[in-house]
Amino acid sequence: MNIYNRAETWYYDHALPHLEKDPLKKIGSAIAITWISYKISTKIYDACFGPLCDIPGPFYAKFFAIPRAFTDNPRGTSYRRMKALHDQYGTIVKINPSTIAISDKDWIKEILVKDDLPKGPNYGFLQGSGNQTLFNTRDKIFHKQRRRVVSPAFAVKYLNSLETFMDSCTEAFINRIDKDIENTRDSSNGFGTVDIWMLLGSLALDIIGSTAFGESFNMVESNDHFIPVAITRGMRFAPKLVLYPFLGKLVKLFRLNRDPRFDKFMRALIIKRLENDQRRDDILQILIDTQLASHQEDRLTVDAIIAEVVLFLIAGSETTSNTTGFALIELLRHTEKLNKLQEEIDNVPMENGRTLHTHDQLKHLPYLNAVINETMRLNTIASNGLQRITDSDLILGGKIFIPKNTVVICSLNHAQRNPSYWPNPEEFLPERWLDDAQVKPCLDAFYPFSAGSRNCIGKQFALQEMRITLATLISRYEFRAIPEELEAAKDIRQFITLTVEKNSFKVLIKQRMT
Ligand code: HEM
Repeated sequence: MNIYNRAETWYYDHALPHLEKDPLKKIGSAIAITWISYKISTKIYDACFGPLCDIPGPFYAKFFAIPRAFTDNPRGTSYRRMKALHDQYGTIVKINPSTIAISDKDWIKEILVKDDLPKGPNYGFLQGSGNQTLFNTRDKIFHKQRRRVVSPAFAVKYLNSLETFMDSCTEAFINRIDKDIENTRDSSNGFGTVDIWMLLGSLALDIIGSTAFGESFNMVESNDHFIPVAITRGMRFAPKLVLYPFLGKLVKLFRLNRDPRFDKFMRALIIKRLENDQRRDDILQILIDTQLASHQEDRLTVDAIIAEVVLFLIAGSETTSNTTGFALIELLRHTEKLNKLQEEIDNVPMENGRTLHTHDQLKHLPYLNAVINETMRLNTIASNGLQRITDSDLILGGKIFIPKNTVVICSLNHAQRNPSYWPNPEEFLPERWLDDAQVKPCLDAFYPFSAGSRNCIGKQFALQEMRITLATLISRYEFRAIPEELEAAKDIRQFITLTVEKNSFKVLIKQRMT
């Protein structure tokens, strides 16, 4: 007798006699019990014989999903659980009946690059306000078209013209650090105390302001421009949209995340540029210039321009500043590597009349790039993994059947710490990236900017900014770690991006004697 027949017999023997004799109620109850029995039996069937039944994972994952609100406790720590699951079950793990996580380098490449699967349902939740953007769209055709239109703003050649904006923001950043040193200087040793995490965040916002919003927000100086303040408030809300998708509908209903001042500001800016024909070689200009495109579908509306620049602010600020912050933290934990980097940068003479190195001088410095790569390997900004969904049945690695509509999470954090790919994976070893390294870095297991059609459009922008910022800090200042701050920085959380839990990291700092 199968499970359905048993449930039915039990129902007629035990439950039915106690119910009222109303025939309609009887029919309703019978339908309900049939439906429940069907659901339970298909769950059991799928768990035991379904296409994903052989994929290892915790027992409960065969039957149901534990809501993220429970697994992400304390908040921002679910990436640790994901890593622990991989450590226990291997490079493929069943997370719930229709979700798997993979960390095998070849499988990740297959999903992101070869099969180029569409983004998973979490990205849909991020469209809370109804705006599809380059980042959150799940529609391949929309994405291809939008990416083609926006790409010129991030072309390597165009980035040269953005360097002057980055430089002037970096100068303001240095002035602020000098002021903070002055105000907090300990007369016995000359060191001042600076919250470098917070200032790096402000610098990154100013750089995006200057390149994508037409002017710096001056966050480094005043820290109170309404645009980044409103958007960072929205960002704090965004992870909740993934945890509690119904909130997305509320946001849509009440348009909670749109500050009216914001639309006014952006529209005025765009109209001023259009009417006065005032050009400025920045990202915003490239988006505005799409108005001149011959094909209607290549012209971005004002709403679309606003949505994309807001996206750049979200995707391009904390990602970059936190990575630079993590690099500094790693270097302060390994001061011999800090000294080595300082020596490399000191050997690059400043060009006449300049106070900052040019990006051309920095972009090929082996140790600087090695420090950045190693930082991103250990502190990958998408530590929770990248979510995709199968749009047809596929055979992963030529041997594992994955049915259509399976959510696949590419676990970058595990791939980038897997001892089969990286000797001494938990150690910060920039040396592994140098030409003379005995074991070459496993580039196929390194995805800090993702890969495939949905890779990071801002990769070169971010690298340029990080090289300039890190080289400037290391060549100008002497650093000393504050032990309690280093200890606190071990608590790393994944919200929209990876961050230290306190969102602050203070260092002792003074100008170098050169
Ligand atoms: C260290 C800094 C950065 C890191 C590690 C990083 C990482 C990533 C990753 C992993 C993705 C793929 C996300 C996914 O598939 O869910 C992505 C996408 C994206 N990033 Fe970045 N990012 C950085 C900086 C930037 C900057 C500076 C910008 C813009 C100014 C930017 C704009 C974007 C955009 C627009 C996308 C979506 C691209 C698409 O789907 O076509 N990112 N980034």
